[in-house]
Order: sequence, then C-alpha cells, then structure tokens
Amino acid sequence: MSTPTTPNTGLRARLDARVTSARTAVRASTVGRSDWMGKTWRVAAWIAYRDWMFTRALTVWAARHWMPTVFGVVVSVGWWGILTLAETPGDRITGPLLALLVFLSPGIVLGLFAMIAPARYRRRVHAHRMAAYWPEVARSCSLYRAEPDGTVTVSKLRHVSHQPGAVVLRVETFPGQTPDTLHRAAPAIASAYRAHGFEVTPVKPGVLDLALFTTYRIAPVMARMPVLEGANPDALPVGLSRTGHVAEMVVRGRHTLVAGATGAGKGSVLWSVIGGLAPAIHDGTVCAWGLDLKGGVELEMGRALFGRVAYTTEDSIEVLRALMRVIDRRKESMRGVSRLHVPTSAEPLHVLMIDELADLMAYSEFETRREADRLMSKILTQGRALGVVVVSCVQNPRQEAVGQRNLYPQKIALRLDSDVESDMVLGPAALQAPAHEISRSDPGTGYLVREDGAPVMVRFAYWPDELIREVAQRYAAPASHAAPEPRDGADAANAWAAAARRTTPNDNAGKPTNEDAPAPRTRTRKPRAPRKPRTTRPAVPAATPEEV
Ligand SMILES: Nc1ncnc2c1ncn2[C@@H]1O[C@H](COP(=O)(O)OP(=O)(O)OP(=O)(O)O)[C@@H](O)[C@H]1O
Repeated sequence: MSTPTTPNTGLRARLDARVTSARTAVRASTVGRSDWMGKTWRVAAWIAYRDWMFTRALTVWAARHWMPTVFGVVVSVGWWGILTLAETPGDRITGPLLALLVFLSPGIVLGLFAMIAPARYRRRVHAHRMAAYWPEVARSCSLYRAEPDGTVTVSKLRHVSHQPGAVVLRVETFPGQTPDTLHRAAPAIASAYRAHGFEVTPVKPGVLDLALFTTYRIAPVMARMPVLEGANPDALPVGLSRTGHVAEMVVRGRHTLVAGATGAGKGSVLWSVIGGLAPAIHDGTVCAWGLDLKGGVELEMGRALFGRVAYTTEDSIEVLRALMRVIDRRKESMRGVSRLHVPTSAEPLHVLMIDELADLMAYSEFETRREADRLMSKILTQGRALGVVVVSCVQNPRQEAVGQRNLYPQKIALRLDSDVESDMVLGPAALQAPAHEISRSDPGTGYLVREDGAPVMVRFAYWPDELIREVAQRYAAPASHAAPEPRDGADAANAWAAAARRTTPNDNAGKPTNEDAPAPRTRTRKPRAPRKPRTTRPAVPAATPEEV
C-alpha cells in the first residue's frame, strides 16, 4: 500500500536524495580513493576538521573571556605597529629586541594580568592547579573506567570556580557511571584536596557541583531588624552558609527538629525563625505559639510576638489541644478545596515553637507524657498540610526524649556530644554533616538538613536580647491571635483517644465525678470450698551411698 505524499515532502525527499548522492560522489573522488591521492585528501580533511574544531573552541573561549581577548587584540596590533616601524635599513638592534620581547610576551601578559587583577590571577592559577590534579584524584577515588585496550576514562571536570570560602568543582559522570558514585566519592575527594568539608549539589542529570570548603568556620552573624519582604515562610533567611550566601529555611509545610548540646545556640535558631517571621506575625499571616518549659526564660523576651504561650507542662497540654482544634477546623474547611494550606490573615500559618521538647516528652509525669505524646503525634502527622507546623528544640536527641524524630522532615543539628547523636538526628546525612565536630567556640553553627537529605552548614544569626525586645514591640502579634475555643463535645484528639479506649484528663470534662456516682455495689462472695487433697505419686526415696 502506498502512502499519499504531499508535493512538499516529495521535493524535500528529492533534495535529500541529491545531497546524499552528491556527498557519496565527492567522498568517492576524494577521501574514498585508495591511491596516494586519497591519502592526501584524507590528511587535508583531517587538518581542515582540526582547524574547524580549534577555531570553534577559540571563538567560544573568546566570547566567554572577552577581556583577555580584547587585551590580546590590542597587544597584537601594537606589536604589528612596532615591527613595521622597525623595518628601517641598517637597524640591528630593534629586530632581535622585538624577537626577545615576543618570546617573553606570554610572561609579560601574565605578569600584567597578575598586576591588574591579583586576586583573579591567583584564583585562575589555583583553579588550574586543581584541574591538573583532578585526573590523579579521580583515579585514586575510583572515579574511572579502564578500557580493555588500557585507556582510562575518568569523570570529567567541567570547570573549577571560586566562591567565598569554597572552591566548586563541576563534575560530570561518564556513560555507565551514576551520580551516586560521585556522591560516595565526595569525602575522599575532599580529603585528597585537603578541604575542610564538602557539599554536593546536583546541577542537572549526571552533573554535580562539589563545593570544597577552604574554611572550617563561618564567622558570627548578627541579626538585623526584619522586614516584611524577608518574612517568607517558604524561604526564610536565617543566617549565612559556608559559601557566604544567605541560608534560607522552609517553615511552611515542614516540621523542624533542632538538636544541640547545651550552649550550642538553639536560641539563635528559635529567634531566627520567630524573629524573621515577625513582620508576617504582625500582619496576621503567621501565628506563633510557644512552649517554653524552662519556665519562660527564652520566650518571655519576645512574648508579644506569640499568640499563646505555656511555661508549664499542664499549660503545654492545653496549648497542644488548642492546636488540635485548629487542625480539626481546617480539616473541615479544606476538605475538597485544597491540599496545602495557603496562609492568609483570616487563616494564618500556625508555628508552634517548643523550647526543650524533652521536658514535655520525657521528663514529665507519666500521664502528661502520654497525653503530650498522643497530641504531638497527631499534630506532627496531620498539621503540615493544614498549615500547622512545629519547630522543636531539644538538647538530648536520644530515643526517650524524641521518639517522634522521624516525623520531622527537616532537621537542624547544632553542636552535638557524640557521633552517635549526629547519627540519631540526621540518619544517613550524618556522614556529610558531622555535627559532633562543630567547635564549642562556634555557637549558632549547625547543619540544616532539608527534606531532600542534602546538608548545608549554616551559622544562624545571633539575636541579642535588645533586638528581640525591639522586634516584639514593633511587630507585636494582633489581638485576634488567641487560641480558638473548644467546640462543644470532644475534639478530634479526644475522639481518637476514646476510640482507643484510653482516658485523658479532657475526656472527663463535664462527666460525673466519683462523688456524684452512686456508691459501688459490693458483691458478696461465697466462701471458697475447701480444696480436695491432692493425689500425689509416692516420692522416690533418695539413694543411699551404699546403694550407689
Ligand atoms: N549565632 C550565634 N553567634 C554567636 N554566638 C552565639 C550564637 N548563638 C548563641 N551564641 C552564644 O552562645 C550562648 C548560648 O546560646 P543559647 O543560649 O542559644 O544556647 P542553647 O543551645 O539554647 O543552650 P541551652 O540549651 O543550655 O539553653 C549565648 O549566650 C551566646 O553568647
């Protein structure tokens, strides 16, 4: 069966056929010939092809590095002028002098470059050295493939760039290699280049940026008066990263666990979040709740920013219940409408800040602990999409203190006491984020591990008391940020408890107490019938020494 063809397709096919036959004819009469003429054509074609490749690479390089290109053109034109002038009959000095100058010109050009832009020159030289060392590093870190003919292919180093405090290697996988291999080799590469740490960032499929840090520390950062544009719960600026960029943290849609030994700087994280969101709190799109089980020492400083706070375990349970009521209401209002809550001043994003989670979850009375555990589990599992997020700070990340570690998709590990604790908080990310190695003299420094598992070292901004007071005064929370009243009947948490036949203090609200209850009926028990004497087998008498 023939397919109908349009006149256009027919023309194109005819043209293609002619081009193909012309190419075949040209090949046959040039490089396809088997005699010496064919050989000459092949050599000429090879030279033309190499020329074309060189010109293309040179053009691309010139377009990328226009400054040295312009400089080179100016110098060449200058030389041409001098050489023209030197063509004076009888002059025996200018020619050799110019030849010497031409011989020395690369050094002169580089020297001028080093004089004009010394920092840039040093970076170029450093990048060049790192690139020269790369094949050896790649081979020793198993980033190579050996062909049967003995050739060795290593992962390609695309380019080396410098950022403040880091050198970034852009590395490309070769066919047959996966980015995972590069991820695994990253610690060895960092060690080969004597780097203080590393971060791996995927750029595109098969291409990764490996940042090697030239400094171990991030200098302290002071917080400043926040502005409304910065108060973005999707990308909240909280400090500086090792590359000197502003480190951002996602607050909306993420629960965050902050773990750090005493004096590690959990206060800086706490205030970077609440203080950073202060303008949004003031305009009503964020509502802050606080549990400070150190008796309010931390949160009272900025009390005006919070809608509701609790400083005792009993009050904390009430606050958690109130948050559950928010979740219950949102569930009803968002059902079938949206799957991720968008904060507005009528329906704000609720951020619960807990300072010292272990006081509530591990060191309180059994009943309180059980109730807190139940409410926290519900808030952590249901709150995220409904616009209720939790930021919990804890000193001791061990199991009994933070049983719900896995319910926090985002983790911040400040200085920790041991590698076991780093492992507990960060899981597999601890390999790239050794929080136990953070120095005591660097409070506020920690690893921020987002949902994707890639850790970033951050120095959280330091919030002095005066600034917290000033921010609280300027951006006080609106009066409407009071906790919602309980609806008639039990809230969802209590319904859940009732379903599980567990009693909570709240289940008993409004129910008759034991004083109202009728006296319990006492059952008169019949006296037990006397036991029948047991029929026992006759005991075997112990053997006497004579019998043995
Ligand atoms: N980002 C920071 N930059 C510089 N210094 C900081 C920073 N954060 C905290 N500090 C210093 O470290 C000290 C301890 O900080 P902070 O009270 O926040 O620690 P913490 O982890 O909350 O300790 P604890 O759990 O014992 O209360 C502060 O008094 C301050 O001097």
